[in-house]
Amino acid sequence: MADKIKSLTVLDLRFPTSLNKDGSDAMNKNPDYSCPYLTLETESGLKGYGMTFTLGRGNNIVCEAIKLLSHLVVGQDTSKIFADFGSFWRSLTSEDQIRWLGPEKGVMHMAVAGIVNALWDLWAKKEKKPLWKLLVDLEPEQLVATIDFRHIEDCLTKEEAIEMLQNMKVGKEKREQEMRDTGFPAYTTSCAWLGYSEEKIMRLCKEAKAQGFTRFKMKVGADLEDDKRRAGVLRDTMGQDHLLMVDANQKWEVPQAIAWMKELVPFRLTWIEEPTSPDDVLGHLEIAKALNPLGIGIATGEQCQNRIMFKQFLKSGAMQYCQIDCCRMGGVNEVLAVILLARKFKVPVCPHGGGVGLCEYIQHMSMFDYIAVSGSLENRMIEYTDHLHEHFHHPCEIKNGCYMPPEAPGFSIEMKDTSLADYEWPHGKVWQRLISDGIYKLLD
Ligand SMILES: C[C@H](O)[C@@H](O)CC(=O)C(=O)O
Ligand SMILES: [Mg+2]
Repeated sequence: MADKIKSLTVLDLRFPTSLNKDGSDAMNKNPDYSCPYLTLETESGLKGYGMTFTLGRGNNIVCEAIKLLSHLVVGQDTSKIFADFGSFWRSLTSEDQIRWLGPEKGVMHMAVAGIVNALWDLWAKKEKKPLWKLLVDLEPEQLVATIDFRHIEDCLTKEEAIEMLQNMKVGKEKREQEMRDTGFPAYTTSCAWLGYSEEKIMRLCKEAKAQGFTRFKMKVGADLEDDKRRAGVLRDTMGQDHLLMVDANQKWEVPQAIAWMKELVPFRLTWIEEPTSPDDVLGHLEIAKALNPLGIGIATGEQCQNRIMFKQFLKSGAMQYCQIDCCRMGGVNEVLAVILLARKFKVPVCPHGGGVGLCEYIQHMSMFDYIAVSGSLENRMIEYTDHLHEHFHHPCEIKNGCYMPPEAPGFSIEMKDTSLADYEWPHGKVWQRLISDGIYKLLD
């Protein structure tokens, strides 16, 4: 039945996470987790919510980018969009004049993600299913029709993707039940942001262990001696048998990454994440060749711009862990393309969750990946960060160190009205107070 989109509204939401150094790393020392938050409403009154993630200032630019695209969305019939979502997605990334700003990268692509994710929220609500279940239940042909295969068909054709999904129908129900029973393994980054003291790292690590976490990630890259000391503290507190990953957030040159990581080998690290520029495929490959024999894999993807860049990393062997992000690329449709590419190249998908709402989003993608695409939990885990979940109507749920599948219809990203009123920049109650106390300045 026809149901046209009658409005698209967007809010600039920011959270003062930098005050406690939550989310800090070697490149981003004072991040304020932020999101353009958008609402789509249809003529029948159905609402879809979406967001994309930024670190504070600059959020206003992404909000404007979303408004620039809204003429392509408002007035469209949702049933037509969902019947041929791949073509609609391409229309958003191919707007005659705006495409020049990308193509398919940066601010405009983040804007596409916000819109597209709100549409998926709408679709899942229309079907009265959580998003992961909608994805799992789509027929392979329907799912593949949501993906734009332009520039990846040399590695993965539509026909191959359909066959992959068709083959994985075997055992799907069992895997779905397994997710409901025990969930999808998570790791936590929240114990060891770069700006945290050693006492805080120790305390948070003990708390996380008590909640059932056995996998941890630590920020590195500012000072080698500090990294060694912090890794020692974390290793001793978390225990020798558990998994430890580190994340440099693009800080190093290629030879520097190799030399620095060799110094950290005694801490038995599973991966080094973003050792250098996220665009440097050959650099990552060189680092992988040096570190893989030492048991360290390369993880990257949270700032990988699109499916075409992922194709380079996956095909070349430059990436051993594929870190999809639901807002960096053009939303769910493009994430689906990367999940299928990763399966083709046998690289495990370990999504990126360090940001507001990202944990709520990515859990759906990993549930889908396990149940319908990979069928394996080997070397797979979803990042968890313990911040800002209280703002969501349906926050993600962790049990014994695992994400439990969301049950509420939609994409889990709808926020509470009180949070919108408190954190809208710069008029929200919290911001008014921080600005009048002189803690924040109005720079934009
Ligand atoms: C600025 C963000 O907190 C970033 O450090 C997150 C990240 O790299 C991760 O979660 O991984
Ligand atoms: Mg990271």
